[in-house]
Order: sequence, then C-alpha cells, then structure tokens
Amino acid sequence: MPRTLDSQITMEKTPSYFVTKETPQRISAMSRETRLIVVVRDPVTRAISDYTQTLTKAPDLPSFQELAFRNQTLGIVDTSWNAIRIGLYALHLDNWLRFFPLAQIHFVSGERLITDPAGELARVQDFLGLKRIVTDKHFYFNRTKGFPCLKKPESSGSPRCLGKSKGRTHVQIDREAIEQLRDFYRPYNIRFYEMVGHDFKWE
Ligand SMILES: Nc1ncnc2c1ncn2[C@@H]1O[C@H](COP(=O)(O)OS(=O)(=O)O)[C@@H](OP(=O)(O)O)[C@H]1O
Repeated sequence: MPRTLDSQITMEKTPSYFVTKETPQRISAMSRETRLIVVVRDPVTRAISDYTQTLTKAPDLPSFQELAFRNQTLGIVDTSWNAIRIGLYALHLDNWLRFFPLAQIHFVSGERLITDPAGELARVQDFLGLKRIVTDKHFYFNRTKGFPCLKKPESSGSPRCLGKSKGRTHVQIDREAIEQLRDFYRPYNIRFYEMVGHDFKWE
C-alpha cells in the first residue's frame, strides 16, 4: 500500500476480496481500522452479468442453465460455480464479521448506483467521514450508454463514461430458471438484509 499523509485516504479496489476466505484476516492483520466498501446487486442479475462477461472471453461456454444447476428439473443449484457462489452475500459477510465490526463495512446498492449515483456517493462520503464533494452536479445521464457518466470538473476535460465492458446487454435467460434462482437466493438475501439492517428489495 502506498504511504499517505494524515489528511489522505488510501483506496484499493479488488472485487474478489469480498468472497475470498483468507482476505478478512489478512486485511485485519494489516490494519484493523480499514473501512470496507462493497457494491452489491441482485445476485440473480449479478450471476447473469458474470456469465455474460465470461462469455465474451470464452464463447464456447456451456449454457447458463447448465452451469447454474446441478439438476434444473429438481431446482438444485450448483453453488460451486463462482457466478452463483459470489451472490451468497450473507455467507461472505459472516466471514468478514469475524474480523471487522459491521460499522466498518458499507454496502453500496448496485441498483441505486445507476438510478441515483449522487445519492449513493453521498452515503459513501459520509461513511468515509468526508465532506460531500461529489454531488448531483458531477453526473449526467448518457442516453447512448444508458448509464450515468461523470461530467469533468468545470473547465477541464471531457465527460467520462465507464468502458464498454460495463453495462453490456445481458444474455437472455428463461423465466423459469430465473424464478428458480430467485427461490434459491431468497433466504440468503433475507438473512443478508437482517445482518446489514437494510432491505435491498431484490425480487
Ligand atoms: N455508471 C455506470 N456505467 C456503466 N456501468 C455501471 C454504472 N454504474 C453501475 N454499473 C454497473 O457496473 C457493472 C459492471 O461492474 P463489475 O462489477 O462487473 O465491474 S468489475 O469487473 O467487477 O470491476 C455493470 O454491470 P452489467 O450491466 O451487468 O455489465 C453495470 O450495470
């Protein structure tokens, strides 16, 4: 980690941290004061997004259903497939809570990050004890991209959207498989809402 002054915050972003068993212990050994920010979205949409992303790198991949279910007729989900396992937020959080208090972990809603980026960023800034510098005026909705993008500060530069790999059109998955996955995730989601004290309304 780079050195920082008292007035600075070091930030590091690695999506796999939240779901890697050894990470909480390692981060805690480095600094118990670390604050953690996790972006979570509906685990069913997340799994489809994950699959869509993998498919661009490996077009011969088996179908989503083949990977997601051990037995689709019986509705048995394959929790060993990463795209499914990552969405079991309550289980990953259990692991973190052995090393960090909940007050040091902030969950950003992936859905609201799209519909209300400034609102989500306000909560992140509050969590980090920062002044609310990033506000509504820093975002605009880009119709071509279909997502909010960053306006560049007043005079300099041009607007900045996230790259092509963010916000891809998802692979179409049949209704039945989606319902089966919703049923599968429901108890884990409810437990997660209870643990963090917030209902993300994934249904
Ligand atoms: N402003 C803006 N622009 C574009 N995309 C946005 C934005 N805000 C959130 N998102 C959502 O971010 C999703 C991609 O992020 P990832 O978590 O896959 O990124 S990472 O690869 O883990 O770094 C990506 O998921 P997909 O839509 O499934 O591609 C987006 O829905």
